[in-house]
Amino acid sequence: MSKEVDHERIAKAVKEILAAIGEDPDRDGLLDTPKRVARYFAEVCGGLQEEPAEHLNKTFEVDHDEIIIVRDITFYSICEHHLVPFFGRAHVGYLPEANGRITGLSKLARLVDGYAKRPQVQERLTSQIADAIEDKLSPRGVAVVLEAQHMCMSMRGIKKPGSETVTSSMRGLFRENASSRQEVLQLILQGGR
Ligand SMILES: Nc1nc2c(ncn2[C@@H]2O[C@H](COP(=O)(O)OP(=O)(O)OP(=O)(O)O)[C@@H](O)[C@H]2O)c(=O)[nH]1
Ligand SMILES: [Zn+2]
Repeated sequence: MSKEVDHERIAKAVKEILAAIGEDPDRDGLLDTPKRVARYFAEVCGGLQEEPAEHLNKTFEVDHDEIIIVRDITFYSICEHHLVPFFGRAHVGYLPEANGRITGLSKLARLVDGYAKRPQVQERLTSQIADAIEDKLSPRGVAVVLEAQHMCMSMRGIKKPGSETVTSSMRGLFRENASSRQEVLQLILQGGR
């Protein structure tokens, strides 16, 4: 577990950045900005203060040994290269162990949020979600797909708004068995649309 977010330190750095870009950090509109930005970072990087996998500690038994998917979990993260947002939808599915344990649906969304709220790359975010489900629930298969837009590719740099990056992490049966993978991907990407 990381230590507390140091608001004072962030505020000092933000004041420096404002001065460095040629702004006057002491003008009225910017006076409270360093503190606001500190609160903003504490919020969007709040996932560093928790162990997201622990959301899956609470499980229960239900007689269901078919695929469970939560689709279109909205997430916001910041890319670790530019500290600029990337955001999109996460689709999380797993095939429970026969007579195994399942988790509350909201916990899958909490898991996504916990790993998204920290400096990330989309690939790591995807695999951390899959690894946590594999570790905590020991399911027969895990499938995680993320579709995201990176603002570092739209508002700056190469400037390609609208491009989407799709990443996936497959574990267990969904990795090993092509028809199982196809089934889960079909449910994730096309089902209901
Ligand atoms: N694989 C991956 N790359 C990312 C992600 N977020 C940002 N990037 C990329 O990280 C790279 C950093 O490249 P650098 O050449 O070090 O930085 P840069 O000069 O700012 O690169 P440009 O974005 O091309 O202007 C860029 O290609 C970004 O598109 C991510 O989640 N996954
Ligand atoms: Zn970036």
